[in-house]
Amino acid sequence: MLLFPNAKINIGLEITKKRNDGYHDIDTIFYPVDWHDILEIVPSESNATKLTVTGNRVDCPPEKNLVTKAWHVLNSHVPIPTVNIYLHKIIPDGAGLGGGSSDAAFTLRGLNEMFQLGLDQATLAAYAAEIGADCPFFIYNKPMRATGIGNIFTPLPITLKQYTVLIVKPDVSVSTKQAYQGVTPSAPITSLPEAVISLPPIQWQNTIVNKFEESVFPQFPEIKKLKQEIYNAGACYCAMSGSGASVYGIFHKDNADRMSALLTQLPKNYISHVSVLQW
Ligand SMILES: C[C@](O)(CO)[C@H](O)COP(=O)(O)OP(=O)(O)OC[C@H]1O[C@@H](n2ccc(N)nc2=O)[C@H](O)[C@@H]1O
Ligand SMILES: Nc1ncnc2c1ncn2[C@@H]1O[C@H](COP(=O)(O)OP(=O)(O)OP(=O)(O)O)[C@@H](O)[C@H]1O
Repeated sequence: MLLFPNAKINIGLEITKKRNDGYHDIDTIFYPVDWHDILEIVPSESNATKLTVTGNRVDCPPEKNLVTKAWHVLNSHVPIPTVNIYLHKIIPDGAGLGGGSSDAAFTLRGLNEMFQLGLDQATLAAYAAEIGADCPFFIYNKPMRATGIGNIFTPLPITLKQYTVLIVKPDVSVSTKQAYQGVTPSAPITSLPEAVISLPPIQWQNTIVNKFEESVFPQFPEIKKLKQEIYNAGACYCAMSGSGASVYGIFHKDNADRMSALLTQLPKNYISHVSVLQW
């Protein structure tokens, strides 16, 4: 079975409360983008007891890979056969794009289908929440407002199909945990879903904010500089995604040539991707 776990960007990210469990309540919009990893799941030939995970590049050992965790979480609820997993990483990690979380969520979806478990999305999302805060979104994988730790969803009737999204990851990685530790939670000034639904991206700049920027930018000025460069290249709206380090810019399709000019000026060790949106 071949699957293509996609990335996400966060449109707005409010951090509203520090919870007793050490996590934070957030208010954000998850938006799927077409930057994909490649994930293959193959049933083990024999009744092998060992799950195998191989692939091109993950900076952690197979047993710590989130796809391994996904198999174990599912198996703890519904005993399933072992499989061989091949993961080809394309989505940069430490980027705020949910790459590892998406791989894990797609592993749950693939195993559910492969072994005809008949688990519904709500059940898979509950299992995904045991893997990480960003995982449940990828079970639904459509534009969603998320609150709680990022696992309480409300579908959002917005489309950005008439835009192109440029995503750039500078050559730095941001620790999600440290980024949260650097933020003072606060109540949002405006309603994020209302602003996103009622205003076009060109009017989002001072209204729709990623609160991580105020704690991450001072530590990583290259991310702040990149955001300004993407605005200078004509983006309607630009922000860091998640806890960083990637920055995305939403461009009218008629501004694509200015975006291309920017791409030629970026440092060679920056990773960029132009995403045509499905929603
Ligand atoms: C920043 C976002 O990417 C926005 O979508 C997510 O909130 C983070 O999701 P994630 O990377 O899957 O996070 P996890 O791997 O579950 O958690 C990593 C660490 O981030 C912190 N964390 C994460 C999510 C959350 N709502 N509050 C937190 O305080 C916790 O210290 C946690 O130990
Ligand atoms: N399948 C995977 N893909 C990428 N990283 C993985 C994977 N499994 C485990 N990891 C580990 O998790 C770390 C975080 O990965 P990644 O940043 O992709 O997670 P994420 O929470 O899904 O995304 P982000 O926090 O960037 O939004 C990586 O640095 C790596 O050590």
